[in-house]
Amino acid sequence: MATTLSEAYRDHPLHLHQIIPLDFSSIRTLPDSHAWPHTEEDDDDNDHGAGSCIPIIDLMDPNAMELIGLACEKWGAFQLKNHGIPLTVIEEVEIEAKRLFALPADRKLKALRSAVGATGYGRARISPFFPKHMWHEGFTIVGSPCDDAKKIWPNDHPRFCEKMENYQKQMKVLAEKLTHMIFKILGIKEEEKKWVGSTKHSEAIQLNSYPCCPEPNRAMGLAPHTDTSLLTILHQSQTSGLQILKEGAGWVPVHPHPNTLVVNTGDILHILSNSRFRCALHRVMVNSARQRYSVAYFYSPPLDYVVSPFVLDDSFLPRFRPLSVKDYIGVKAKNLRGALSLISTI
Ligand SMILES: C=C1C[C@]23C[C@@]1(O)CC[C@H]2[C@@]12CCC[C@@](C)(C(=O)O1)[C@H]2[C@@H]3C(=O)O
Ligand SMILES: O=C(O)CCC(=O)C(=O)O
Ligand SMILES: [Fe+2]
Repeated sequence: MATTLSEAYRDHPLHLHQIIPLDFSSIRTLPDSHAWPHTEEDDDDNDHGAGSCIPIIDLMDPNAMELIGLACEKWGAFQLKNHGIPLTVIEEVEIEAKRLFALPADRKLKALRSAVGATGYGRARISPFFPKHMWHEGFTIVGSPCDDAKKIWPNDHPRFCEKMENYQKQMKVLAEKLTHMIFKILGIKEEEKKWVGSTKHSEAIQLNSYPCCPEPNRAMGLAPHTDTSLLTILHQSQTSGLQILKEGAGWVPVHPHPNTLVVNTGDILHILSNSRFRCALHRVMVNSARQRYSVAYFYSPPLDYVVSPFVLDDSFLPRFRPLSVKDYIGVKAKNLRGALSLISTI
């Protein structure tokens, strides 16, 4: 039985050409391999003001829990201020991400994710499901970042490791706080949430870079996806690009606000809540003027945890069949967009 995310992904190898990113520093025109077909919904101006934006919630607000519940039901996402993570911790991680992605391609490729690996430098794991390549490079951390960082900076990796490990520690605390609130909203019993706050959870950090693009309207930063996690906490640099699909409203931008983190619910919370909470389909658009960065922290139950909708009363009808986190990762590795339907009972 796999006990770590790395082991879970080992069973689902990718081909190396699905992992190696383009050397964006040398490209002046958009290659056909990176030109995405244009859709009509891309033309819509979905920036209609506050009413169509994901809510900004103050964690110190006495009504924060209720507001989080409403946001998860309506959007599957919200922006969080007064989250308790020191600004310096976030700034330092952004500096390290910029330092990493600014390196020449041959240095970054020293830490290329292997075909059976979960960690390291490379294209997004979802890449094989799309006919075109994304204008994106990523660095995935599962467990300690040091082995991969050492390959890139043989003598100068401790700074990167320290900043990432500190970020991971702080994010875990925030994720636990949010999970407790969310489980309270869902009326979840004590024995079902014992893993929260223990060391048994699964977690990963994804550093994302979206280089300036010569033809941003024909490119895609990160293709539409939902996160597999229970919840994801995202720091985005002060450059727009993230969009969330909202029924009836199309792709809605999530503009960055200073000192604010984006929180989105993932597939696992969607299942546990029996579809009460949305899992937001999201994507990232690129631009020609500014390189964009983001840092995503994914928080999930342990890999052997059986994910099944929380039973609330005798008349409760579960919409999903129970399966372990590891098995759900397996289902999604084979069928990205259809995974939730494949485990649906209705
Ligand atoms: C824990 C994880 C979620 C993730 C797969 C991973 O092991 C680490 C990378 C994560 C990421 C980041 C970019 C988008 C995404 C869909 C992908 O391709 O890799 C997510 C994965 C996910 O949520 O399934
Ligand atoms: O870059 C972003 O804003 C989003 C990144 C993302 O969706 C992810 O890492 O899963
Ligand atoms: Fe995501």
